[in-house]
Amino acid sequence: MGIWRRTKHETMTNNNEQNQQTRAVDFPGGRGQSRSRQTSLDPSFESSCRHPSTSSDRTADMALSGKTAVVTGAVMGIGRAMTEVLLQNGAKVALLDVNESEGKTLMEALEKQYGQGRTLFCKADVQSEEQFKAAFEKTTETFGGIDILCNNAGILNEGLWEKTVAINLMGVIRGTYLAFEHMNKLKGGRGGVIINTASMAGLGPLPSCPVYTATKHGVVGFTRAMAANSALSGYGIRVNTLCPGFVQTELFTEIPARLAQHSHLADATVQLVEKLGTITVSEVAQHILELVTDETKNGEALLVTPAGKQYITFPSVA
Ligand SMILES: NC(=O)C1=CN([C@@H]2O[C@H](COP(=O)(O)OP(=O)(O)OC[C@H]3O[C@@H](n4cnc5c(N)ncnc54)[C@H](O)[C@@H]3O)[C@@H](O)[C@H]2O)C=CC1
Ligand SMILES: CCCCC/C=C\C=C\C(=O)C/C=C\C/C=C\CCCC(=O)O
Repeated sequence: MGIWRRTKHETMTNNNEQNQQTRAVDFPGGRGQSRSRQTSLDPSFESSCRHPSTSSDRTADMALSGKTAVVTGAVMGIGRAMTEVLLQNGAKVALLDVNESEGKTLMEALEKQYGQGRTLFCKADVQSEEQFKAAFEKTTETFGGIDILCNNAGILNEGLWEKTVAINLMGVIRGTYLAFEHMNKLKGGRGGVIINTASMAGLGPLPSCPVYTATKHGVVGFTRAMAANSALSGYGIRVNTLCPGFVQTELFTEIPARLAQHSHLADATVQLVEKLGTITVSEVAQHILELVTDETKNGEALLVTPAGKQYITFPSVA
């Protein structure tokens, strides 16, 4: 069964726009509508950040030249592919992850590929306010500000359900609030855009993973509320969510253990994966570019599946 295979170290190089359809769809049953800051760091954290001393000017005319992005869960899977898309389009990228050894190795490889001074690795657990905050401050100190945040770090483990909530939902809330402090135009920031990685499970149920489903529904709701909040408040910050279907990453390993008390639904989950199909990390990651660069996109939930991409419309409750 192909879906059980490991895809660690998959290389992401495909940044070409694919021939995919975009359409607005009703969901579910609704109608269409579609500073910089200098602060001293905790020395113990400083030692967890690695960045080069020189910079490259190869990016002058690219869509994201002059922009700085932060990506959480950047070392593997979708986050790593997002990092490459951002680099390919001229941004500088701070990679935040708990995996320090692979993070440093990846940063060295990216510096060789995309030029010196384009990346920064910070060991940071999105469950830790202190580590997350220090990583933002180090990024601002290094690159002069933050324009883009990809809240992407996530786990799938129904046994560790409190940790799943802490990372998948609380980590996204924490990152978003920190980014608002840095980007808010009313507080001296230069505005920006936040992309929260939810899931197709943020739009409909994945029966074997009720807590995971809850966290992703939470990410979609939080994103839409913060987008409206920011627009009403004049903060100059857009917030969107990306909702991928099944993507071949580490989450596809050790499935029965991840399902815990729901492991009797493993076969049904496999059948669902076979029915819906899978996409690659680069097929998902390319879609952040539109959400980042299109100033009209705020509060969007973009579903990406083997069938293409769809901007979701929700029932109007007002
Ligand atoms: N793989 C899939 O089928 C889908 C995944 N997603 C979501 O995409 C996001 C990325 O998932 P994948 O790339 O598949 O996972 P992955 O397991 O391949 O990569 C996750 C990365 O996040 C890091 N990470 C884990 N916990 C962390 C923490 N507390 N703080 C900082 N970094 C942490 C890991 O070290 C790893 O580098 C997640 O939010 C996941 O829920 C959404 C839809 C489908
Ligand atoms: C432990 C399950 C392992 C297999 C899946 C691994 C990762 C999945 C990550 C997701 O975020 C799930 C992505 C897509 C499916 C979500 C919902 C399906 C809804 C189907 C429907 O509407 O009928």
